[in-house]
Amino acid sequence: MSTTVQPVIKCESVYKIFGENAGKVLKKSGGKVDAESLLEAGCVIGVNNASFDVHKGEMLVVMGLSGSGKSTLLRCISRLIETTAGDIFIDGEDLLAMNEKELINIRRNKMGMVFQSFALLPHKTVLENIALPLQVKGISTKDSMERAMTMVNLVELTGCENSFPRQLSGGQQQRVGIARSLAVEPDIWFLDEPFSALDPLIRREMQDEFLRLQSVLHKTILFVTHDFDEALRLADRIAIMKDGIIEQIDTPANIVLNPATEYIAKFTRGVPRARVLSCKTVMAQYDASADMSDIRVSQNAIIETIAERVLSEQKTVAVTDEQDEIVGVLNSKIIIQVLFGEANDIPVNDTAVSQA
Ligand SMILES: Nc1ncnc2c1ncn2[C@@H]1O[C@H](COP(=O)(O)OP(=O)(O)OP(=O)(O)O)[C@@H](O)[C@H]1O
Repeated sequence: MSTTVQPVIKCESVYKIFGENAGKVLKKSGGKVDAESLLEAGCVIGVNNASFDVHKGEMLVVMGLSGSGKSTLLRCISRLIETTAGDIFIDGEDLLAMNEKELINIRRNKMGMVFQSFALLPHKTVLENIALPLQVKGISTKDSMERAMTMVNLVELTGCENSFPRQLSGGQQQRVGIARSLAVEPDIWFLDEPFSALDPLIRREMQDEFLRLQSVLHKTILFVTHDFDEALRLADRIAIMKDGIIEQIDTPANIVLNPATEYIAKFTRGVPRARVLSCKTVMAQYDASADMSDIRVSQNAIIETIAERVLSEQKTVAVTDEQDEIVGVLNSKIIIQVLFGEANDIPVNDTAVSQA
């Protein structure tokens, strides 16, 4: 279905090579660049032949170790840097053909950005920081302050609106950063390691908060992280990068069940399948005559979060869709297979995995 819908972001053979002769070197290579020959030419590869789409309301997490090219890819797509070759389309419009005025316009109205460093102005209050991008757009002080207050409530910082950044914890400061980037109601949200500066507990809290926001806002998101666990928790799909190349792009479940390369398998080894498989991917067919439990679980719930409830039930548990219709069932046997069985024992519904 998604193949016929125009993607919000489309990248086609995007290259970013740093260095004076980047264009020439790429042309000579016919698109098949390798790090060694680049180095000889005094160049460094940032992004190497990236092609992918991001659809409306989807969260694509770009994951990779330091220097793998994540930030460079994000900067190409927000056109903070110029690509060496390739095409990028935003809602079907050719991003690389846009002039300065069109770029400012698209950045102000369509794109929101959040960085690791929070980048708040220290002498302005929370409310003033959040209102700033609205005032840059020419919205009156009164209206922008009102809208900023709505954002303060949205990110659950009510009561902190008149505080200065230094009076807030790291997690609270990043909430301000998030609120500020959301104030202009961007369609596309770029987040570059937004939680990396936070300690692990706060980081997890912020991930939950972020998932809550996304379940309400349905933004199209490009989220950069070097943390595989964070990618698994947040992503609809993950793009794993190495040396500028996207090694695999797929749902968390498919990446864990079918790592495309040995490099990716190193990340996925040891990841419990119950953490990535949803009810939809392992449920069995519903039989109306079966003796059913009163418990119902959502088809999108991750097995880890519902395992105990199903295991404590004698009867079969119904799996429901968004309309609360029964679409399948789970029982202790299936849950035990997911938790303790061999990979091949799990009756994974393939279509559900690839569309998860
Ligand atoms: N302005 C630049 N000039 C030259 N090389 C650069 C520049 N920016 C990035 N690079 C190189 O491009 C490669 C990819 O860098 P990038 O910052 O995109 O990686 P990353 O995956 O985001 O890493 P990190 O997690 O450390 O931020 C690295 O080898 C880096 O040294």
